[in-house]
Amino acid sequence: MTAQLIDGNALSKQLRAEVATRAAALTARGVKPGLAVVLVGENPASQVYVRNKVKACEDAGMHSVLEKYADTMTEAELLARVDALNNDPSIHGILVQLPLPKGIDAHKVIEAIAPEKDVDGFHVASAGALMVGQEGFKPCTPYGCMKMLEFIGVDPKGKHAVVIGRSNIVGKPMAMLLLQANATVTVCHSATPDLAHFTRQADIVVAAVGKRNVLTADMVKPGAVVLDVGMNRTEEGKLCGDVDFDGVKEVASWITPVPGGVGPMTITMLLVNTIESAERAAAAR
Ligand SMILES: Nc1nc(=O)c2c([nH]1)NC[C@@H]1CN(c3ccc(C(=O)N[C@@H](CCC(=O)O)C(=O)O)cc3)C=[N+]21
Repeated sequence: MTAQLIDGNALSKQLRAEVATRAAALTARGVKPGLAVVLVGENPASQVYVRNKVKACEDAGMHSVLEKYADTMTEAELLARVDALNNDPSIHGILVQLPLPKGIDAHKVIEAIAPEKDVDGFHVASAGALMVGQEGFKPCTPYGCMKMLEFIGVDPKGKHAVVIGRSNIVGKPMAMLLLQANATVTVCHSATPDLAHFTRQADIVVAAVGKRNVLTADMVKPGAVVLDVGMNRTEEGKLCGDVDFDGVKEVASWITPVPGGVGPMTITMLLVNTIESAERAAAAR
């Protein structure tokens, strides 16, 4: 058996077209949706991601500003920029690219973002809202994973979902979203003694570790759905995920490729959150 691919680019195209329609409608009402992306330091990977985000915004007819700062920027200076963006009515979403340079406390910076502009869904208020089932921005990567499940017609209700990884930006919110969707959720991590014992029972596996070949074919139940959040590089510099794609695709029913899977969906959900924020701002006028 060979798994079907969950095409993140194709689903993104569809969802971004809907965002563009909403953006045009808002713009016609005099509110152009705006995203600010703040990048501190010269991390080369971040440079690429940030450019992709700004381009995606423009393609959807949204306003975007990219603020780039040298890694000599102080925490106080960054906090002042966040404050200015909080008070800028043309900006509906603020994204401070992570990781931040040493010496800047990322928690402090994220907590300074106004929760109503926290389109990354990283603020403790957003995390708390997700935890208790209140309205708030969902972190883009897990949100994108949920959209992919919906797209392929897989309802997590009654399924066993195994999340590998417990980060604040992917693993934990992913587990919460799956739980909210009535899955039985297991969260595995670096201190899980026998990972395969859990993954073999999973109907849905989400791999979000940041290490190659965390999930191999022998660890997957035939017919499982496999979502690969990993972003790693091979020795040859090729982008690859956490999943041994060639092996696992022979066992799974559905699998996301890397690239072209979860990555584009992360950017898509950023646009969705930003348009949502702009619509709320417009309604409150
Ligand atoms: N505040 C903040 N928010 C983020 O959302 C955030 C961040 N910081 N820091 C870095 C990570 C990484 N990230 C990616 C998003 C899209 C792709 C993406 O589109 N990947 C393409 C390929 C890209 C390529 O070819 O290099 C794909 O998988 O097909 C990758 C990585 C967002 N991040």
